[in-house]
Amino acid sequence: MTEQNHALPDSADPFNPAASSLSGHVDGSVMDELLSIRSSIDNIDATLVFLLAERFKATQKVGVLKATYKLPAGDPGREAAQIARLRRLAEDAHLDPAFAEKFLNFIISEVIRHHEAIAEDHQASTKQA
Ligand SMILES: O=C(O)C(=O)C[C@]1(C(=O)O)C=C[C@@H](O)C=C1
Repeated sequence: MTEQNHALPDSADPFNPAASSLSGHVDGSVMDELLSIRSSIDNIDATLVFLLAERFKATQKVGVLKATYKLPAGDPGREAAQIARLRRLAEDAHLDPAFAEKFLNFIISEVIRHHEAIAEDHQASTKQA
């Protein structure tokens, strides 16, 4: 079996870090500086994707546990604690705490959607058995 390295770009969809609508419209040295900063942005974006993938792997396990023991998908008490903590961390990191809260809520709402789908599948399969 051939192992795919997901950290490498898919050859059918190569990423061009120099892709820009500004090419030819700005001074070469400005473009060089922009591309240099963008290379950090690209590394950060890749890291975010890997981190989110790991987080969703963990929440998938929570979803199975909750479905197995018929626990509710959402846990508002846990969410309130997470949001308060992330807001504090954001302030310390000079990130807008309102943005941090919105971002976490966005992720959690997706997690809850996954939990509900897992619970439905689980119910359907236990009814069949
Ligand atoms: O920890 C849980 O119980 C989860 O289901 C995970 C999670 C999260 O994504 O962090 C998602 C939904 C809950 O409302 C709280 C937290």
